[in-house]
Amino acid sequence: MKQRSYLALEGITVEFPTKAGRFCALDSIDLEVGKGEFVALIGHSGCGKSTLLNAVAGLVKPTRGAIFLNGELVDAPGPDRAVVFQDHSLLPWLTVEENVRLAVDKTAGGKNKAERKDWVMHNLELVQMTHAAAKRPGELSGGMKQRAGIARAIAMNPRVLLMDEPFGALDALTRAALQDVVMDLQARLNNTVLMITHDVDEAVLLADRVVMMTNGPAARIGEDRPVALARPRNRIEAIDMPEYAEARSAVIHFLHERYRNPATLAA
Ligand SMILES: Nc1ncnc2c1ncn2[C@@H]1O[C@H](COP(=O)(O)OP(=O)(O)OP(=O)(O)O)[C@@H](O)[C@H]1O
Repeated sequence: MKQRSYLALEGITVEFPTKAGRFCALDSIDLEVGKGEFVALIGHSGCGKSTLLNAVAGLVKPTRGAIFLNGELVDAPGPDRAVVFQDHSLLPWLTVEENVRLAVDKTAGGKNKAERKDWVMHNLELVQMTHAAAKRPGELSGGMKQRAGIARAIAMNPRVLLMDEPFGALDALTRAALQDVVMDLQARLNNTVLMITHDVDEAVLLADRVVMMTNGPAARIGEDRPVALARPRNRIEAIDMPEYAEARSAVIHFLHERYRNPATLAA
């Protein structure tokens, strides 16, 4: 029997029906992610990153191919795959604690009431949000909402954490602070992560591998590059490492030379 990676995407093709006929977004994507590996997915706007992530989340059904997680076929959404979206998607009428608690109640079979509360607070502590546990989303800054969204996702103890441009709407300094939170979480929890980003530095700083997608339609994986930086990582130390510079340079050449942004090609 074939030995599969923890998360295995095999020949994923996604076609969407449109008025003009079938639109092929992804063409035969193979991707393997090991347990505890952090993979960043990068590519120009519209290439199909969200479609790929949504297929892993079970929200988009591949036209061809299959996805396996821990040896099991993925064909519907499930709590073993928690998603952090760019838009935090917290319920506005619940406090931060209640938002996280809701996810915990869905997944924490066997834990009693006190244990669930402890687990919620523990996860809020991991993202430094215990002080805001009683606030509602409307009372939080963008960065705090994303912290709460991350706490909610990791509190589900998912097999894989899926992040779709989680910091895309944040200013540069808040974004850096959230990247530090994610690096800290990765050092402590060693989650299996698939994260979409448009930011080359973010991809190199956070990921063990940067997977670069070609421009669509019929996007494929153009290059899959390991980032050989030891963990735990520190942004100041990392930027002076040759491994950082090499990975960054490879991604920039890919995005701005080999597969230039289709929106600027006509210019
Ligand atoms: N439901 C759909 N029906 C038809 N076409 C779709 C559908 N969803 C996505 N597409 C198309 O598939 C392609 C990939 O879209 P997708 O949102 O995955 O790209 P992306 O790389 O995540 O983009 P961005 O970086 O701008 O978020 C695009 O051309 C998009 O227009």
